[in-house]
Amino acid sequence: MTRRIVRMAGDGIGPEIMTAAGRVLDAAAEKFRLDLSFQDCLFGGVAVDETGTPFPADTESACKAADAVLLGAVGGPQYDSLPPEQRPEKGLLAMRKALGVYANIRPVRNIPALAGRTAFRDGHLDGVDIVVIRELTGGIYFGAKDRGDDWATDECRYTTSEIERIVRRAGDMARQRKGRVTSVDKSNVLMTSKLWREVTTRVMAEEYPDVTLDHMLVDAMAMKLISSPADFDVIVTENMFGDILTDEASMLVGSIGVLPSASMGDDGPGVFEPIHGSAPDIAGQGKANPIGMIASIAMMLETGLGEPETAAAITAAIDAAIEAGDVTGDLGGALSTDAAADAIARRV
Ligand SMILES: NC(=O)c1ccc[n+]([C@@H]2O[C@H](COP(=O)([O-])OP(=O)(O)OC[C@H]3O[C@@H](n4cnc5c(N)ncnc54)[C@H](O)[C@@H]3O)[C@@H](O)[C@H]2O)c1
Ligand SMILES: CC(C)[C@H](C(=O)O)[C@@H](O)C(=O)O
Ligand SMILES: [Mg+2]
Repeated sequence: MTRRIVRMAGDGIGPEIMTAAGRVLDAAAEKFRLDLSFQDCLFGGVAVDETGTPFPADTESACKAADAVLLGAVGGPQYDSLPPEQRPEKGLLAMRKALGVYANIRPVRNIPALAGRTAFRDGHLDGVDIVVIRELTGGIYFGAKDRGDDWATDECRYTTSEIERIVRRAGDMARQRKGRVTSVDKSNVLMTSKLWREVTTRVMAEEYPDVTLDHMLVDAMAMKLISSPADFDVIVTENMFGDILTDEASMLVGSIGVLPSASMGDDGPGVFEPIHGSAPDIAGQGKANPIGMIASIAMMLETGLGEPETAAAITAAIDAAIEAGDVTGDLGGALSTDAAADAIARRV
């Protein structure tokens, strides 16, 4: 059976990492005899340039008909002054909403060969293995926005059912791991966080009594993630906190260029993308690390397409290339984006 994959390379380094990572997927598909078809779709700033809108209707229908969606990154300074509705980032949010991918899964695991590249002392990162489950289709990103001459508002709204379903994702994930969930909120100030904590406590007690639940305020979490990162297993949190904490968590690994993500709904295709952005400061220079994109492909194979063996082979190839120092400059290596991807492709 042919699996249909929509590729949206996007802007900045997006096309560079998508092309390079594609060669790893080609190598893996050949070795494991996967039958994949690809459709490249316009998305983000490049879609604004060509069609006037960041998430064209054709792209939306292609995504909905696909088995999985691969995304590079969108955005760039040339689009920053566009009206809000036309910004590439608006297209990203519209795409997540249209596909109903409310659970953004962002794994962060210590890679021993990279520990020396981080800002942490020897041994501090031993045992770090975290999965952040970020709520992706609600909260302040999607609330009403308004602007007057000398004021602006962004509404933050969560419903009980939005919180219940993401907490269940965290509970399910913890059961496959060390059985611990840390829920992050700001319930000492925000009404949405009070609801978040109430609902999380109830769902976990009623449905996941075997999983240990802790609550932590987001400011303390920002600190603990650095001071004691090995203490965490599954972290579940709202949209904006999850965005910020995962960029922070990338420093536990060594570069934001290595962290992947999977965005899943209850049905329909998942969206697989690195957590970083379009990196305009290095775009077009062959410097971008392709590992976040390649690891997102591994997540697609495992979580989206049910091919765990192929996913494991790609993950092992990433680890081997890192171990050998066959990496880009952000990880202390000397390879270009293409060469770093090829170093992984030949190890699959
Ligand atoms: N999912 C997405 O498409 C997404 C995510 C984040 C930001 N953005 C957009 O990207 C644009 C740039 O945002 P930003 O600069 O704040 O964040 P960014 O993640 O693009 O870059 C932050 C820093 O990390 C570096 N970096 C990022 N990815 C890298 C990689 N693969 N290899 C090596 N270094 C890498 C960049 O060079 C930069 O110094 C903005 O328009 C933003 O809205 C898009
Ligand atoms: C570009 C932006 C809208 C996006 C987000 O905040 O979700 C990005 O930072 C991410 O992490 O995917
Ligand atoms: Mg982000």
